Amino acid sequence: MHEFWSTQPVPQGEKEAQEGPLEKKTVDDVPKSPYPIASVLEWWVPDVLESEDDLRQIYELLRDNYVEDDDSMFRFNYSHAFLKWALTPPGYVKEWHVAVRRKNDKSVVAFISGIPIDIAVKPSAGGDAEVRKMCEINFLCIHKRLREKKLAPILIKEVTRRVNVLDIWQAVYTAGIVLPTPFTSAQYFHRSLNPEKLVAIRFSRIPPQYEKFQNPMQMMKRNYAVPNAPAVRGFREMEAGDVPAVKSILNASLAKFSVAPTFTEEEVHHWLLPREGVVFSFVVADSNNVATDFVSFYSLPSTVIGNSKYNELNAAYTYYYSANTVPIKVLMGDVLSAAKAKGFDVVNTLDILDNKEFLQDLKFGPGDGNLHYYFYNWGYPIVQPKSVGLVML
Ligand SMILES: CCCCCCCCCCCCCC(=O)SCCNC(=O)CCNC(=O)[C@H](O)C(C)(C)COP(=O)(O)OP(=O)(O)OC[C@H]1O[C@@H](n2cnc3c(N)ncnc32)[C@H](O)[C@@H]1OP(=O)(O)O
Ligand SMILES: CC(C)Cc1ccc2ncccc2c1NS(=O)(=O)c1ccc(CCCCC2CCN(C)CC2)cc1
Repeated sequence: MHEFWSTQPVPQGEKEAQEGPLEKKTVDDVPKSPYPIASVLEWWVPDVLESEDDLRQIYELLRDNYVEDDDSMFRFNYSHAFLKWALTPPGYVKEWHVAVRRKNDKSVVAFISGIPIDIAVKPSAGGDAEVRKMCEINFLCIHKRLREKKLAPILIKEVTRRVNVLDIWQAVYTAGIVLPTPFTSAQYFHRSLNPEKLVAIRFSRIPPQYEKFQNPMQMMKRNYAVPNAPAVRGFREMEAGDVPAVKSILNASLAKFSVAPTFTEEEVHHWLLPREGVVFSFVVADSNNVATDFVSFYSLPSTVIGNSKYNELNAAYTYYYSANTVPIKVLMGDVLSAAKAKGFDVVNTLDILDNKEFLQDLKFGPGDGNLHYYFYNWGYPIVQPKSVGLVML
C-alpha cells in the first residue's frame, strides 16, 4: 500500500505525527544532478514567461490530460494567460517548472510545477503563527498514454530535489484524491448562473423538484436569477492604488486561520489585481476612496467531454476576500452578479475560509468533488476546512 508515499516524509496515518519537520537534511545532502529518467525521455524547463511556444506546449498537455471529475464529464482547461499568471509570481524559480519530453520528437509527456509561498501555520496548542517559506506544488500531469508507469514519483522526487537544493524543505499541495495524509478535506459547492446550460450538460432532464411546475425551466431560471448591478455602495473593480489597503485588510483577515498564506505588496499586486479573463477583483471603497473590503474570483473553464450541444463550461471560482464593513454573504452576492454579467455559467467554491457563511443563502449546492490539503515534510494535526485560509488554483 503506497509503495512511493510510504517512503516519503509525510504523516503515515499512524498516531498524530508531531508538529513541524518530519526529517531534517541540509543542502549538502541533496544530489546535484537530476534524478535518473528513462533513456527515451529527458528533463525540460519550459520558459513560460518568455516563450509563447513553450507555454502552448504546457497548455496543450494540461488541456488534454489534466484533472477530470469522476464521471469524466469535465476536464479543467486552464488558459494560456492563467498558466502564465499561476506559474510566475514574484520570486518564482524557473527550474521549479519541471517538464518531461520524449527525446525523439520533443513532445511534452509530463509536468509538475512549484512556486514559492509564505505560509503562516498556527501551532495547534495556540500561540502565534510561524511563517514558513514553502513550495506550493500544482499541475502534476502525465499524458494519458504514459499512466501507471511510476513516472509521477520520479517527477515528485525531481521537483523535491530542485526545491531542497535552494534550502526549502516543506511543500503544500492539494489533490482530489486521498493520499497520506490530509490535514484537512474540503468539499466543492457550486452555484448555477446559467441553469439551462447546466441542465443540458449534466442531466438528461430537469431536477425532479422542478417537475411539479407548469414551466419547470422558467422556474429554475427565476430561482437562480441574480441582480445585474452590485448591491453594495462603493463596490468597484480593484486598481493598483488599492494594493496597500488590500494587503493590510487581507493579511489581517487571513491571520485568523490556522493555515493561510501571507502576502507581500508585490504578491498582492501579482495575485489580486484584475487580469482580463483570468482573475477578477473588487473593493468596497469608503468616502475617501480607501478600500475597506475586498473580494475576488478566478476563471477556470472546463472542457465538456462528449456533449453534442456544448464543449466548454465557463466556471468562476471564489478566491480571496476580506469582509469588514459588509457581511461576506452580501459581498459574495455582488460576485455572483459580476460573474453572471461576465458570462460565467457557474460559480464554484469550497467550504474553506468563511465560505460556509454564504453557501446556503446564496443557493450553492454540494458538488461531487473533494479537495484534500497536504503538507510535505511537516507534521500537522487534522483541522476543519473552515480553519484553512489557503486557496489553490
Ligand atoms: C520540499 C519540496 C517537496 C515538493 C513535492 C511535494 C509533494 C507533491 C506531490 C504531488 C502533488 C500534486 C498536486 C496536483 O497537481 S493534484 C492534480 C493531479 N493531476 C491529475 O489528477 C491529472 C490527471 N492524472 C494524471 O496526470 C496522473 O494520474 C497523475 C500524474 C496524477 C499520477 O500518475 P499515474 O496515475 O500515471 O501514477 P504513477 O504510476 O505515475 O504513480 C503512482 C503513484 O503516484 C501517486 N499519485 C497518484 N496521483 C497523485 C497525486 N495527484 N498527487 C500525488 N501523488 C499521486 C499514487 O498514489 C502512487 O503512489 P503510491 O500510492 O504507490 O505510493
Ligand atoms: C456542478 C458541476 C458542473 C461543477 C463542476 C464544474 C467544472 C468541473 N471541472 C472539472 C471537474 C469537476 C467540475 C465540476 N464538479 S465539482 O464537484 O465542482 C468538482 C469535482 C472534482 C474536482 C477535481 C478535484 C480537484 C482537483 C484539484 C484542484 C486544485 N488543484 C490545485 C489541484 C487539483 C473539482 C471540482
